[in-house]
Amino acid sequence: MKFAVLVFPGSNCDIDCYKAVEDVLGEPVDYVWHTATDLSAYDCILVPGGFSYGDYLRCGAISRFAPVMNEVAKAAEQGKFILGICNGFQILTEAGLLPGALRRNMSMKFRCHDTVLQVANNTTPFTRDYAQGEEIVIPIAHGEGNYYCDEDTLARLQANNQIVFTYKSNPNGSLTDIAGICNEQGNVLGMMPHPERAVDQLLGTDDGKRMFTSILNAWRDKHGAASVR
Ligand SMILES: NC(=O)CC[C@H](N)C(=O)O
Repeated sequence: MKFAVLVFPGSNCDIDCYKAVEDVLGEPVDYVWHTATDLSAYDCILVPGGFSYGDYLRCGAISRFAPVMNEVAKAAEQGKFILGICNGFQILTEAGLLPGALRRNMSMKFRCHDTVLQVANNTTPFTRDYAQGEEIVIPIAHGEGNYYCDEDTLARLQANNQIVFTYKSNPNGSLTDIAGICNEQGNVLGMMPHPERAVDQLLGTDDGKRMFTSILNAWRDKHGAASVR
């Protein structure tokens, strides 16, 4: 299975994502610059965190016009797995690949600490290695993680089981404690917490590891290969 880690000017979690794939899965992974116009070689696209284009206008508002984002949209349509983490989640909402928006944290402060998440949907390709309702510890680091959408969109998210992670103790004012959502098809997921920073006990928690094994196992299932771990 081949992974791409997108790199925008100002990305700063690209190396962590790359290392997580390399260390946890040992699968091939490439950095792909934001000007790229071909993602056909990749099975999973990771849109990493950071401060792309300095967070000017709104987080992700400029990156969504990068040439590579047309390819991300195509990959999403083809059913490939797309995972947007933090700034990556903001970029995916700005690009219209996920509904809603991320606003300034209610506290108006940048929050950087561990959070307890509940796995609200373990039937996605990104969460299948967790138990439904399991509580996991994953760090956050953001100033604009306050998820918002209108009432109809929220009703649709709930009806389609698209709310994938919720916070046990809401750090940013996010609607109904939402920490991560997926698209209707389930192949595009965005989340504010950072699973790539949680792949070894040396980092304080390795609860993020199973997101990566989930992706690989989902892909292997689809292609008739044996599961890992
Ligand atoms: N770690 C990140 O990706 C941060 C995202 C964005 N720059 C914010 O502050 O909200």
